[in-house]
Amino acid sequence: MPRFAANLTMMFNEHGFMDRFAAAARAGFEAVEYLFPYEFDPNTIAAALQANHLTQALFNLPPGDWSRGDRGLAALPDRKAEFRASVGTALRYARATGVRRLHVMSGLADRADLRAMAAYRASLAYLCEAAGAEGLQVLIEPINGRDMPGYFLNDFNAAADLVGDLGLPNLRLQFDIYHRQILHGDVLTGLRQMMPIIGHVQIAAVPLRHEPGTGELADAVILAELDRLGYNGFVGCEYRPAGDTLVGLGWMDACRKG
Ligand SMILES: O=C(O)[C@@H](O)C(=O)CO
Ligand SMILES: [Mg+2]
Repeated sequence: MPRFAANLTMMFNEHGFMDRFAAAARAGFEAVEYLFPYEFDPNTIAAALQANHLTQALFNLPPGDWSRGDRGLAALPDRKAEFRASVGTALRYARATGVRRLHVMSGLADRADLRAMAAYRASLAYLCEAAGAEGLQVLIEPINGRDMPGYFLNDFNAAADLVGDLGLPNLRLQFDIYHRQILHGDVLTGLRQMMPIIGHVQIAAVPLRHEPGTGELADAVILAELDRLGYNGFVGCEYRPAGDTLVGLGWMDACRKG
């Protein structure tokens, strides 16, 4: 059974963000992830991690102005300066929290737009160099267009081709099982083919994005396959609990029993 990281953006919403660290630790998690830490001081986050003996598994670079519709900056040719500044910000939080992996969101753009693709490739090269100098991996995650209409990186095969084509030593794929199932299905084949370039995995039931084991996929089989494939990273529990977070955690025991 893989090790799990609680996604504090989606889980433990019964508490304010800074109290979710302790809630996750009390529930038995050894690691956490979330989308963005930037509303809080990096040292405050570091202290919460330390006090609760938690590993920071992952977070995202600043995405631009989320409330105005930004969903990342990397593929936006006219936002290059902002993107580069966001790299500096993310690295500051990475140093404080000890995270080893950063997810960079592409933004909303057409993948057939040559300017957007050139900007994306250049952004990834810039980020990978800066992150690589500090020993960090950079992750790109295909996201389905139902949840995020117009998202640039909306195809797992295109993402895998790009990772291969760019050949950047610290660039990896973030394999979110929920997005994979909605975009392509064929989850086990995808994991088997892409495992050499996978840097992080996330899980949620499809289609409602609730607890694993409550949707159309055999999540216990998928988790067992991750073990069989030798995946030794964290699996991010990036789901919205159907009700109370703690009550919903029974899915883990159910998966353990197979
Ligand atoms: O799957 C997701 O939605 C996240 O992993 C993310 O980083 C963007 O929302
Ligand atoms: Mg995800």
